[in-house]
Amino acid sequence: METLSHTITTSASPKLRLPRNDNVHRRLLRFRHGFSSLNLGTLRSQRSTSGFFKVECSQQSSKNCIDFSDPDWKSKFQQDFERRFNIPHITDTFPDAQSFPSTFCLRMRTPVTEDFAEGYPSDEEWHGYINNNDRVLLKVIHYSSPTSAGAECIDPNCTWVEQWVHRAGPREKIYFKPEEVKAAIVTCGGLCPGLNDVIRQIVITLEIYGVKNIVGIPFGYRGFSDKGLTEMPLSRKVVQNIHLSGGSLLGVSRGGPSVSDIVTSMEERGINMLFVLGGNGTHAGANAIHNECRKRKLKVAVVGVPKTIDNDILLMDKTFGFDTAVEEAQRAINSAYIEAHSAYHGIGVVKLMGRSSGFIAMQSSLASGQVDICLIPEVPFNLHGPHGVLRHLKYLIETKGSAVVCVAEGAGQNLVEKTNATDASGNVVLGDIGVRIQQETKKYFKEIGIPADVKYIDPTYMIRACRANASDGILCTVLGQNAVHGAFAGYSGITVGICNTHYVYFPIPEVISHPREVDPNSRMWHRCLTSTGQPDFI
Ligand SMILES: Nc1ncnc2c1ncn2[C@@H]1O[C@H](COP(=O)(O)OP(=O)(O)O)[C@@H](O)[C@H]1O
Ligand SMILES: O=P(O)(O)OC[C@H]1O[C@](O)(COP(=O)(O)O)[C@@H](O)[C@@H]1O
Ligand SMILES: [Mg+2]
Repeated sequence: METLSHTITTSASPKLRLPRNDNVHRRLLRFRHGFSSLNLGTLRSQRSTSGFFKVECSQQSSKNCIDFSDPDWKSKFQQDFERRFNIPHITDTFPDAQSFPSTFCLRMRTPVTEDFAEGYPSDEEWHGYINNNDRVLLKVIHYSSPTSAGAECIDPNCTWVEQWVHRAGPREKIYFKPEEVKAAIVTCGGLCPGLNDVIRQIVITLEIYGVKNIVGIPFGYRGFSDKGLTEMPLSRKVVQNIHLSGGSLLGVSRGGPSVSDIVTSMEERGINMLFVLGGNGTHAGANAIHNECRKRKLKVAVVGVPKTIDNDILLMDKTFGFDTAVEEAQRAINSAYIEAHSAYHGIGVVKLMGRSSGFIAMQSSLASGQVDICLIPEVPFNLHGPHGVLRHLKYLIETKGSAVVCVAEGAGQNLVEKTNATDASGNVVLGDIGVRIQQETKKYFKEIGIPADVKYIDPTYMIRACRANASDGILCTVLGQNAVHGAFAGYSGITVGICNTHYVYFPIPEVISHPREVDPNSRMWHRCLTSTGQPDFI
């Protein structure tokens, strides 16, 4: 019996821990089967040799089981989907919470006096609010067969099932009085182009609502506990030009205090709106903070903005900073190409970031058109042997005279020595696959008696530290503004994202149950293979 293992957990426990190394098994299975079923719900489909599907429930949430022989399975699935993608609201904990007409307005009149103290008067007629019942379609392709490339199917027949998620944007009613808000912004994890753009937009939008008490928490979650780190007052004036440089105005860090200590610190500081910029680890923390606030009956809105150049957050078109990373990587790849092309039997090796997801390596290879071999964590490969990477390099040197390899940092971890170390956040410290490829390539060509000039480029931190490009600048702007709209609308435990070019709110657990990965059966990976012309290396 073959298992198509695509189980995800939607539990929102305060101790939500990411299954950091669980992906390898799933990845290998998916690669072998060449079939991608939908990463939704907690259903685990098993295909018997007779071709019939039966359904098992995962241990975490048996209520999510779906029996496809039930004629009503589709509507039950949709109900369950609606429940899972419901976005938590302040009124869940405070049913009597009062709402107020929004102080955010799109049409404003320039005041006739110099006195802006009360803000700009609004045009009462039209504000351009979002209706709370507006929805965005999560999946837009109707696959008619599970064997269709990249198919994401719920049932064996790949039945079309509409899946709607909540549209982001300003609402008519708000659940916080701006004068009673103390808003805090924190940036966690590694750097990512666009962090300053998002900080800037959050501050600007908060001010438009009328919030005056806005602070930055320095150096990630640590800023909540480390003595000597004081919060930074923020205003439009302070953030006006911060998007012109990379990094984070507030600083970042990994590790830090417990969730309970963070919430205690928030209570002491009187923070009732928290904007959390970070990746899957940060979001697990944000969701735990949200749950702890509910437990303590605190009227607090916790809203995430997904940050990761790895692009490894589920369900969204892309995360901010990813486009910039791909663009910046072009310079490294081009340098590797020129070095390789100008040398006698030149081989350029470029390592790009991507802990468990090869999106940067794949997209950068596609964009450059100069890469002969792209290696990503999702697709296993051998270095040695008749189908190994080195044999193909020999072929490239013999036929083209030079070659460029682009490798994601998380690729081929079975080929490097395990460090068994973790960083302060619990992320596994990876072995250096780039150095390994460089060394093995040099050794191989020496052994076979063919001269080869191998150059290794590691531009990873240069890529991460640069400022956002125009496209990411726009994405950051929309996400930052929508984060504030979500908080004022009374939502908490949510994150913002772009979904089929529209902007949405997701409940946090749905986007971080595991890191998003490149599907080796997707059209995009196939396009990359077509472009590089590389064979299978297994
Ligand atoms: N499962 C978790 N629960 C609570 N906090 C977490 C969790 N995982 C990571 N964190 C915290 O989130 C912050 C950033 O996590 P990290 O994994 O380094 O970066 P990223 O958010 O970019 O994935 C760290 O301060 C870390 O302590
Ligand atoms: O050197 P650091 O800060 O640990 O960062 C390395 C990691 O940061 C990343 O760029 C992004 O990771 P996060 O999303 O966890 O911040 C990874 O690609 C990379 O493995
Ligand atoms: Mg992470």
